[in-house]
Amino acid sequence: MSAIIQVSNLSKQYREVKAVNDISFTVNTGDIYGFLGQNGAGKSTTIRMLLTLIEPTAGTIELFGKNLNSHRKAILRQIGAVIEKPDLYKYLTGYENLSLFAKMSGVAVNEKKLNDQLEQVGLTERAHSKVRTYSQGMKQRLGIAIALIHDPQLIILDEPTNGLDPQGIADIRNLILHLSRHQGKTILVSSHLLHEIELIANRMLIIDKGKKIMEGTVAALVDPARTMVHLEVTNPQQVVTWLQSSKWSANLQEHSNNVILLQMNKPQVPELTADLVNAGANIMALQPQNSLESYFLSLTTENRHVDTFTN
Ligand SMILES: Nc1ncnc2c1ncn2[C@@H]1O[C@H](COP(=O)(O)OP(=O)(O)OP(=O)(O)O)[C@@H](O)[C@H]1O
Repeated sequence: MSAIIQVSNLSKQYREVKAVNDISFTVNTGDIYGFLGQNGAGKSTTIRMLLTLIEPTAGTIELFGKNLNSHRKAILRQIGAVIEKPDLYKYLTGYENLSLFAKMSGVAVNEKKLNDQLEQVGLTERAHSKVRTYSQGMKQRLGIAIALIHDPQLIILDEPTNGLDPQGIADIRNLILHLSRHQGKTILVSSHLLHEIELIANRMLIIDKGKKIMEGTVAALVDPARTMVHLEVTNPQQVVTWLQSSKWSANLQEHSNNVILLQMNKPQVPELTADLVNAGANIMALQPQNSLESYFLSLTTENRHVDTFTN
């Protein structure tokens, strides 16, 4: 398993706004990597930096094991991206659009390749209809077909289901899964909906107000037997130091000023509580969060930042 995207300490400052604040993450070959955050969290800014559309203020990006700055052209050739509503020629057909974009990007395609590509995104039946008659979901899928025409290894999709109806959302979801399972593509997909990411991704990163909140396998993060304990204490420094040297160190996720997050199996919570009391923690609140949904909501509705432990 090798890293396709390796982002280290990436930041982007727009005048007074720190849109991305010191985030690091790794996307491995074959991942469907979910990039989750509320509106304004910094997802698009990060994606734009990955595509060299904007320059980072700090940090490094490696793609396919190479530094993005020094190998820009070669790297971008291996990426297909849809980051806004695709800019399509609405008086041309889907087939004609695809053919035109292939020519513009210098990709040699024949009729079979174009038809295969349209079939892959489920547009065979409407291939020769004008794009102005397409639904939003069909336009989005045509945009993905265009992004795939040069057979990239890595696909980056920024909020691909935004503004789609439930059927359109399901179509995109199935397409992403198909591209991963049957074409072996590595996919980075952003969304503000936890549910969407949960359904397709194997790993995910949650960001909020530019900061990394957590990263992990979706299976571990959404496992119903697991819980995220939200602990508030008046002596956080002492408690964090103790936790780091205790048997709970591997359970530590993050801490902010006086809030500490620990992930564990639900039956372990009473034992943790007893250990904390014995260790002198002044507990204000200890709340096991039931699902990642409530955890995600609690994180993103609170106006706070957290640091991430690596464990
Ligand atoms: N060009 C810009 N100039 C100034 N501030 C910007 C610019 N682009 C983005 N921002 C700010 O940076 C922050 C992150 O924005 P970003 O678009 O990356 O978030 P996002 O997670 O993609 O959310 P959304 O889905 O709403 O686009 C926001 O506060 C946004 O207002």
